[in-house]
Amino acid sequence: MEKSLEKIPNSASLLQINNIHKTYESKRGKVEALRGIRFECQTKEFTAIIGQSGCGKTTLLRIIAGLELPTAGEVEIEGRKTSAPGFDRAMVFQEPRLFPWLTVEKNVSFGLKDHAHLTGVSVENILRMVGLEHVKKAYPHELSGGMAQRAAIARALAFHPKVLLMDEPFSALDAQTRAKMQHELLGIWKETNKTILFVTHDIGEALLLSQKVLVMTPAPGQVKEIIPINLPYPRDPDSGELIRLKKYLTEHIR
Ligand SMILES: Nc1ncnc2c1ncn2[C@@H]1O[C@H](COP(=O)(O)OP(=O)(O)OP(=O)(O)O)[C@@H](O)[C@H]1O
Repeated sequence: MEKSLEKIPNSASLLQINNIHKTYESKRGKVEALRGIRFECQTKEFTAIIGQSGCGKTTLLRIIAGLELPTAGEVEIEGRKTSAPGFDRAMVFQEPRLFPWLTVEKNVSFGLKDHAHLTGVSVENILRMVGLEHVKKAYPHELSGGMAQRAAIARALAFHPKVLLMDEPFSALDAQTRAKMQHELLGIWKETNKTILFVTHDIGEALLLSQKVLVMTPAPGQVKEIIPINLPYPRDPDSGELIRLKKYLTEHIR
């Protein structure tokens, strides 16, 4: 397997993670969550991040989103350092986090009114893309789990971010809905050309979706290995190559 840990940052890359460290100070004392994380993502690249529970995946995504500050290191987008949330990054969480008092349409367009160029046709297009046009007037409690998560994805896309950060977005869904959403996400990715960073516990999901899999070590999280997945889409989970990679990663993640 190819190791890319020492890869020299490429000026053409969209996202660069430069030697990120994170230590939390809590009543329990210091918790070192991340140690020296380095990697980069190219424009339109789909990267999956896997690792054991507690290895710092969510912390890493929150730092990239600007929701958390690193103890050391930097996040760069198109060569510019960033340490606060911005419209160039959008996050999708495990649970949809919709406003219960707003319709699907209003949830998706929430906060867009100061960005007139993004409203109107754009929201209609996004709702069509995620397959929610028919329920745009519905409220979150009227949606299935899959629909609610589609609405969360639509809301993330509404600001046209450069990077879509997804933290186990399908893990609360049943297996059938999850498989459907994985397929649909690939369609959305193809249509929008977003750069996607996708955290998952599920090695199979990482292999079906991503162009490279970043494997983290157990805590404190470090980059153990970055594995390119150079296979065409749609991928067959039962193909020999995917089964071989799954076996390798299952052994490797321990
Ligand atoms: N706000 C916080 N204060 C103190 N410690 C924290 C905080 N957030 C996370 N941690 C600790 O940092 C470490 C990494 O947590 P994190 O949630 O990033 O891991 P994870 O890989 O996403 O876990 P999981 O796969 O279980 O969701 C854990 O030891 C966790 O307890």
